[in-house]
Amino acid sequence: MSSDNPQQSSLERSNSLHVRFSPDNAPTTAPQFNDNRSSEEYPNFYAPLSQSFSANDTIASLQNPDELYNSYPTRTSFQHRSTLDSAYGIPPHTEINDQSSSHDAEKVVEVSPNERYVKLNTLLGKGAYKVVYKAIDREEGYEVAWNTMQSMQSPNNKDLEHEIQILKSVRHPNIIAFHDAWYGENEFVFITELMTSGTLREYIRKLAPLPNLKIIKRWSRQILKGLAYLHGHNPPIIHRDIKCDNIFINGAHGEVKIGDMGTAEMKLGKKYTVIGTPEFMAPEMYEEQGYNEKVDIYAFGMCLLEMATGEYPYGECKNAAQIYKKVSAGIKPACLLKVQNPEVLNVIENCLSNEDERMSAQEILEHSFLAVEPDVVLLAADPDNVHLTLQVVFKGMDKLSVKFDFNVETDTAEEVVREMIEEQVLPERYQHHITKEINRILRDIDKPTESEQAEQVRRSVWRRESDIRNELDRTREELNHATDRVLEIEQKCDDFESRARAAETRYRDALRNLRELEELKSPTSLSEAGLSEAVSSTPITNGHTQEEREKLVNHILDGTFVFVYIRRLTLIHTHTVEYSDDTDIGVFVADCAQASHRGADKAHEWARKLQNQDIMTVGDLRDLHDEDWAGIGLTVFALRALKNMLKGKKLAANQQPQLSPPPPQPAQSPPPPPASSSLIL
Ligand SMILES: Nc1ncnc2c1ncn2[C@@H]1O[C@H](COP(=O)(O)OP(=O)(O)OP(=O)(O)O)[C@@H](O)[C@H]1O
Repeated sequence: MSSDNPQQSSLERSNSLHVRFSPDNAPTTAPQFNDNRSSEEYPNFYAPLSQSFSANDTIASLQNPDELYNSYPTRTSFQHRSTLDSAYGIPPHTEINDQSSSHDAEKVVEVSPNERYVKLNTLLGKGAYKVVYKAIDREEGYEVAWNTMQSMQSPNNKDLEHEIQILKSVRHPNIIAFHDAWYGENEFVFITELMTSGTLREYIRKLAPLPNLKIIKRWSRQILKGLAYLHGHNPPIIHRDIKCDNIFINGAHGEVKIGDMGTAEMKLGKKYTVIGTPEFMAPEMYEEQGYNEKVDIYAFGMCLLEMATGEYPYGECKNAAQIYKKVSAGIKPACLLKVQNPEVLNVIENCLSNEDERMSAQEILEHSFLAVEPDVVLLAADPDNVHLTLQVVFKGMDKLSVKFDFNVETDTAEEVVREMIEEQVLPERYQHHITKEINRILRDIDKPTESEQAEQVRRSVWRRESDIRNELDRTREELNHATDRVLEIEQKCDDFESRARAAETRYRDALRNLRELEELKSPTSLSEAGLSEAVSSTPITNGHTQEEREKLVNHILDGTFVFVYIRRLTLIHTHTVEYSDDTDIGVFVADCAQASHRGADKAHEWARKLQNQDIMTVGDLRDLHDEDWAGIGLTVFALRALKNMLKGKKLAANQQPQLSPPPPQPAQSPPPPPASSSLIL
């Protein structure tokens, strides 16, 4: 029956024709069950796996597609469902998964022949062939799915038994586990793992408008991992009915598992069995040339198309015959044009290409759309971090995990990776990534520990501190040097200043002496005896020999120079006046300022600074230690002036002042004094 309702979305279209044909090598012997039942008890065991049509029947029927279409049950056909209900004895009001509406939902309605499994009155779903109930594994204590399939013929062959053994041995996280099987009362029963969140097809609808790319990738990886596992068997296991209805979800963990393994068959050479769902069947499945596991890849391509577009493939076709015609003519589903992502499109197109061009499940997993770059992990290292054991872990590719030794002193990441690629241990496309990861690990190993880092910080702080101290010392030295230079230059300034003052004084004295000499030459001036007396009464003549005195007097009589000389001594005397300790500091400073040609304001300033330091008298000043002077706050000049003044007293007290000879006099002046006159008097 076709879907005539144009409003019905393609996702809701579940009336796909489900065609199953019996294999040509139909089983002839009864199976051996692990529950010790005799195989004779289970006649017609294999029959329900097919509708007993030969491949030739199918092709012939497809010549008259409408007839064929109407002759097969559809999933949503109410009529079909009613038929199945009565065939399986399902109570008319039993609601699928609606446990709350039925008080009897958890009631045990049947027990397995080996009494391990009990079927509950909870219907999980119905397909074209199977009715599935919730059940409990009493041995393990967990819930399982109780699948029943109507069959009028008894299974009686060893091949089937073999197939069941293989189905039981299929153990993969992405394939629904097959636990047990038996035949009873015209039905074939098998127990499988229970999936709680429905099929992938239902889930796509829940994530409307479309599942995002991340989810599509996650689902695809899981489906392909399951297929890679099945196809990796020898001989490969072909599922033959991959479609979103047969892929189940565990919503809590996002697990995806391939179900409906009852139709799987070992690939023993090429098969000539047509079995599957038209929309998902590869062209070679319609042919009589046989097919291999690549039909599952074709079907996966259709699943990916459904995930990416939300549309059922060949939704534009009204029946299986139309689909068959399009597939045979190589016409792709219309919704393929709606695929936006180029990588998704690339994968789908490859899956729908000719059998020999299709990638394997493993190759699609490694396609850039799905590939997850491998991790490189450090498994072990010796205490010196020289000999390392590293491992490349390929996520999503269970088989590949490469462990290798690495010597930090002799190996480089580049060399080691290149070597492994040459030896085909690693795929070349990850060369750059793996090299980078190894180098990252090597850098991490070199990284100092926390205590080493703390030590490094401590050392760098110490180094910085030491640099600053050295800089400080250097600067202090420069400052001292500069200060010394200033003092030296000040000293020179003082010298020049005093020489200038002396010259000035000599100049004034010379003028005055000239005037006095003129007075002496007049009759009313001082008599020789009087002059002699004046000279001898001068303090500076004290202690001189008679000869020196006479010379001096002669010189005095001789003119200006002698007088200059006397005045000079008097001046020194004035400057070397002794200040008693109790002399007021103000008086001392005023003299000092005057002597150094500084004004009264300077004198006030110096005095204030001294008084601020509690230096009130000359005695206080004398008591100062050398280092205290610097703390007074006076300029170097002022300090020198004060010190000189104090030292001048000492000079006057302890030694005779040294006098330089007077400068040469002008031509009209008297002749220069005798050598003795330049001596210390
Ligand atoms: N393991 C399971 N856990 C939970 N529910 C299940 C399980 N297997 C099947 N079902 C439910 O039963 C319904 C019918 O199962 P299934 O599709 O496998 O039957 P079928 O007759 O093989 O159908 P078809 O061959 O058309 O896919 C599913 O749609 C699903 O709702």
